[in-house]
Amino acid sequence: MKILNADQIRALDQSTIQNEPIAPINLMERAALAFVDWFVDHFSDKKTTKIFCGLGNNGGDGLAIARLLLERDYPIEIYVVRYAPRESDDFMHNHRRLKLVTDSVRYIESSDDIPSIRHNEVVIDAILGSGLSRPTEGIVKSTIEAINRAPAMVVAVDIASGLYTDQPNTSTDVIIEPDYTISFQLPKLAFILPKNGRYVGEWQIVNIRLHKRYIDLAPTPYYYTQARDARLLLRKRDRFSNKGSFGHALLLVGSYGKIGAAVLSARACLRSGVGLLTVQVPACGYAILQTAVPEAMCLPDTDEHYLTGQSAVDSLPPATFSTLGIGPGIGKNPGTLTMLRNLLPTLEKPIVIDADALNLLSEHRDLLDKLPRNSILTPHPKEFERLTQPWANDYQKLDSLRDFAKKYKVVVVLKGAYSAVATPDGDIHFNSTGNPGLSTGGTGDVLTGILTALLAQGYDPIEAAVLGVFAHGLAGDKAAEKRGPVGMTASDVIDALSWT
Ligand SMILES: NC(=O)C1=CN([C@@H]2O[C@H](COP(=O)(O)OP(=O)(O)OC[C@H]3O[C@@H](n4cnc5c(N)ncnc54)[C@H](OP(=O)(O)O)[C@@H]3O)[C@@H](O)[C@H]2O)[C@@H](O)CC1
Ligand SMILES: Nc1ncnc2c1ncn2[C@@H]1O[C@H](COP(=O)(O)OP(=O)(O)O)[C@@H](O)[C@H]1O
Ligand SMILES: [K+]
Repeated sequence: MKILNADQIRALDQSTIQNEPIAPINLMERAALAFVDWFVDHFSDKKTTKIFCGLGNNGGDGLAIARLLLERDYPIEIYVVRYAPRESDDFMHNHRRLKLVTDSVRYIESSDDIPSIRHNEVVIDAILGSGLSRPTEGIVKSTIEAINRAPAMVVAVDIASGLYTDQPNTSTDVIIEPDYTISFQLPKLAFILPKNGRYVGEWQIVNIRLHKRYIDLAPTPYYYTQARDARLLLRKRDRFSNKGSFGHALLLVGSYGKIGAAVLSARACLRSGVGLLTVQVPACGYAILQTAVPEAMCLPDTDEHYLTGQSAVDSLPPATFSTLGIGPGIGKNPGTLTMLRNLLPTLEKPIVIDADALNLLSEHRDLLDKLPRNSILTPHPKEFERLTQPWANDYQKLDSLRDFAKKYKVVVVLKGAYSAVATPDGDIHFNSTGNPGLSTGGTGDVLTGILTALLAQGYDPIEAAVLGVFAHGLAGDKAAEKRGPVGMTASDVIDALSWT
């Protein structure tokens, strides 16, 4: 699914009006109906609902929502925040329609007009939408502050008032802090950026049948991966396949005290369809790995505690494997750095690089130029900051992510809620699955195993990253269903992996 910017959303609106064709007021009615359908489902107990409307089309939506909820016998109070002398045409149209069914529209022109809001009430925020062009001030700001102070549930129409759709807010901006945001047709970039969490709440998209062809043709670097996108990437297995058909992966993982990372990545790799798996661990990990992961072959390193790349038994040269995954639990021992230095120039196929392998790259930046093209790097934000530089806001972070992927011709998975997969072409795919239960040690090692398995099976690196991150988050969601986000562990995520 695409993510479009505010200008494109406006153009999409116009394109729908012209091409369907549909009158603007009817499109607004459709949006209001879609909102109301969601609202009556979630707030069926018909609590007193205060609707705050601005003077643009978001306010117009609010007035239409008010009328539709009155028709459904909701106890509604309507407030129009009069911050400017002019209203939009569709606001005025809906204002006239509303006046036919109720006299009780109230106007907020000064702080004295702002009503008190009680805890057992619901607030609908329709003050400002995607047309926000400057920080809120004056009576708009005071109304938002009053709503944020109130103990009631708050539902934002399309986007919280005061939050920009596709550009950074400043720390002093006053913005609605909703419990829910119900948005039209497509997600907005603002919804998936960490700093905006409190200005979005739980969000959901409702379909209002905007012009599909415009969406299909609209250029954008931003995508949102949903189940149907991931399903298209998943390959079927040939009836006559054998284990040689699905690649032979090598994982270079673990150090003394962190052999668990090796076990987790190996188990996840096997649960993600790899044909054969060899795991190279420091000698201290040999018995552990052979016991915990009997399906994998194990190469003990000559070093007892760290990986040096010297195997204690006969082994294939790394370049002969379908792919490699390197990093989980390896530490930053000088011998491990030498291994990485010797290894990278010998490789031609994309590999997966995680954890301390990434930290070694940031400390020895010459190695970045030696990365096999289209390799997948999986930093969490701190690791990515070490590879680049601190960012002033989430939008700068995305620019930095895109620049890095382009410059080094790699795929970068910036992990976190809505993990972002940046491609060497400059696109960014945000993931829709996953939950805070994944914020626990070892889940990153699981992801490395998954991605290594997908590369070994011959998936294109961008597809492997998008699909692997989706499957990892989905397994996290299934683990959370069973154990709750608090009780789940990285091992539960592996157990919940499924590829159907
Ligand atoms: N797109 C779609 O597909 C559909 C969209 N729909 C709905 O339309 C909404 C977008 O409507 P919209 O363009 O009228 O924007 P909205 O935010 O209501 O008002 C803009 C006005 O506010 C003003 N203004 C700006 N910032 C301000 C501030 N800080 N403080 C005070 N004023 C400020 C701004 O002034 P200006 O920038 O022109 O000076 C302008 O006059 C969208 O969110 C959705 O709800 C659906 O109905 C149908 C399908
Ligand atoms: N709040 C969250 N929502 C969704 N996914 C999350 C959340 N927190 C963490 N994750 C996921 O969990 C994994 C954590 O990886 P990482 O930070 O490398 O952990 P570790 O090194 O302990 O294994 C990443 O895939 C990340 O996207
Ligand atoms: K709003």
